Amino acid sequence: MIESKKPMASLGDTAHRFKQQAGEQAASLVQSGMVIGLGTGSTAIFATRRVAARIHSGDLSGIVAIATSRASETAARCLGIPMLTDDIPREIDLTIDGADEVDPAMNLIKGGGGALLREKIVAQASRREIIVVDAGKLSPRLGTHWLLPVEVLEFGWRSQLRLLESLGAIVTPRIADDNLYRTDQGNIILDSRFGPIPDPTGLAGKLEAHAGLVGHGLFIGLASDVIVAGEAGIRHLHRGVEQAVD
Ligand SMILES: O=C[C@H](O)[C@H](O)[C@H](O)COP(=O)(O)O
Repeated sequence: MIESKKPMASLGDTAHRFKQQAGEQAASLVQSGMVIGLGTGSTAIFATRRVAARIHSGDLSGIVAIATSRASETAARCLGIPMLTDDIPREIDLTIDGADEVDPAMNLIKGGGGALLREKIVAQASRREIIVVDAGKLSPRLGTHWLLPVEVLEFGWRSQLRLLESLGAIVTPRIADDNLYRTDQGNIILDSRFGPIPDPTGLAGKLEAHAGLVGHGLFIGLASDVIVAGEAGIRHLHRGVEQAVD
């Protein structure tokens, strides 16, 4: 079990250092010949950079990667990581991704950066989904600190907004540059404040039952590993079991 230690706000500037530590620790788990998934966000990028450095130093060979967003793909290509395009030809050995909130059962809220749908596709195709976070992301219950992003088609999007409200959320359409934010798929994000979610699995099921609701940021049972860095050092849990960290 991972226990919440500190609220996100109290981490301040040190969060950046912890993100780096978590991301780089995860990159050490990549082995030559692997197909890897590259996550999205300010924590996963540290893993991507370290993987690129290991490739260029000759420490890793035969790596091919798939990105969880256009932004990650651009970054990885710039770093010289060999990339797959839009297909996942076989099971992904290992994916390293960030999260916005992690509960004690290693369930997650993701999608603060809008990449939730591709991230979930890649996570579901991965043998290992390694989540890298600073300690401020730990939460006793999903929804305590973070909004739940819900990706919806533009067609009929207000009906999805009403559905979310009927489930108890305060809903705000995400805005970018004074317009509705668009995901990599051209869809809309409805940021939904549920507060602490008593039954994330039940809520996920209700959301998935609705046409037009393309994805949501609840990642239930998808993380095989969580690597968390904080004042107490780096911890690594693999399927709930504490692992040694170098
Ligand atoms: O859509 C974005 C992703 O789910 C990110 O992995 C998540 O928001 C965490 O991002 P960061 O590491 O920048 O806090």
